[in-house]
Amino acid sequence: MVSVLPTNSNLDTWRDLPAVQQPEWPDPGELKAVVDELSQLPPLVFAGECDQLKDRLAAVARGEAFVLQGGDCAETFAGATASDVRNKLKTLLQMAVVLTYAASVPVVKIGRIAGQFAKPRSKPTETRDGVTLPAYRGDMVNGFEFTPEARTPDPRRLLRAYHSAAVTLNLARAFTMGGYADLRQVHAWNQDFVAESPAGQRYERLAGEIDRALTFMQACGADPAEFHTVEFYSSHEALILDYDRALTRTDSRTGLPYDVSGHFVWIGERTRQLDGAHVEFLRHIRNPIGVKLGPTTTPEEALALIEKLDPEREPGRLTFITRMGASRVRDALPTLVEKVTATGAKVAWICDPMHGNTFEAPSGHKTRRVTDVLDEVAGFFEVHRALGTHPGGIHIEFTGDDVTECVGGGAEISEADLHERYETACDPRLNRSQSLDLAFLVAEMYRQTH
Ligand SMILES: O=C[C@H](O)[C@H](O)COP(=O)(O)O
Ligand SMILES: C=C(OP(=O)(O)O)C(=O)O
Repeated sequence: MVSVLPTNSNLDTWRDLPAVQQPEWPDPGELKAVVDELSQLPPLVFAGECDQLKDRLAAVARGEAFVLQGGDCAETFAGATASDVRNKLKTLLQMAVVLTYAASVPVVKIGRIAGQFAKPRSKPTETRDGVTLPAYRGDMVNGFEFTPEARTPDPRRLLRAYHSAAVTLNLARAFTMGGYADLRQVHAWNQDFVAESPAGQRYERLAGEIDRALTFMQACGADPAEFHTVEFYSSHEALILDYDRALTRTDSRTGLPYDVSGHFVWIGERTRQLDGAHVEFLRHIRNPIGVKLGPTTTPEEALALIEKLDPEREPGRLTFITRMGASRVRDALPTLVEKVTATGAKVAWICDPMHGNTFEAPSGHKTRRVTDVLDEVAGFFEVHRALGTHPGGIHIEFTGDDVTECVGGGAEISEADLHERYETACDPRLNRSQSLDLAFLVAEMYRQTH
């Protein structure tokens, strides 16, 4: 069990440091009331589950497992429905099955889910037709609609984010533990539009092989529990510090603090300043944590991040999520990996092939080319193969729906098609068949390196 932490612990030292990307809440009194209420609410995850994930990530850092982390760019309150959550899980399960079967590697499944409600932005404001309003920062902060009312940060949204996360995680736990994720369902996950896509058809053949293998094993008397449920973890960017701090509790087993709003939390590329509030806050919680590293990261910064965030070199504690861009990964990543490895630090390396590859289409839609996404992953594998280090996983933005947000892939979505089903609240996501394409490719790359 976890209990509420005292307010004077070192969990509040971040308050004296610069915290970038925080909303300008109009009424500090209302923020305080919300934070007080959040501080009394039950945890969404248990500290023991976070420790279990840390063990799994330690296996990744040792080269024995692979992470599949993904979900929405920005979750919305409206998206906390059974069908949305089920479609995202289906995508994750299908990808995980492809990776586990085709690459023969244990896959650690982490959703960008049940907390991914806040976004860092390049600019604090947005201007349309001469009207300037605060930028949309995610449903946890303000509304997407371009009106002064919607765009004004509203702290009550922190509470809605907590409740939406609770509903979403409850559903995800039910789906993954209650029979839906049973390997016997491997065909059932491949229904609707995806079944017709080339990736869906390839998946169907693989599912047939899995089915035959399961029947054989059952006939031999083997039917392990692992075939019936799935270990699934939640994650989000720990961006709005008032939210993550309010949901930090003392673990009664150990007396140590955990951010119980998600199993894994990460620091973004825009908030990883060594002397900034985000690094300071995450340094004091005991969850497994990640840091995004973009192409301008120096080896000295990476080493200083390790020193601050993982001084004990605890296995599974720290994951570096690199997001270099397809054109930079082959020149920017090697020195980082080399220098970090030389210190003996055992971090897990994960590739985010989305955030370094965004561009604006002539129609004004933010988009990404599937070919760039695949190329960045290929570069990531090449670098690790050359250095003899472990390509530990991928971190992607996807949806279970048939959206048209990224160009290319099996269905060959063109820039002119983007408007058809462009539904993201922030950055463009892979749709389900594009995600499956990626899983097959990653499985092939993994096989070649192992
Ligand atoms: O998802 C990541 C960031 O929030 C996003 O890339 C920032 O986008 P912007 O440049 O439109 O603000
Ligand atoms: C903002 C994100 O990424 P990055 O910090 O790498 O830009 C994100 O993953 O949502």
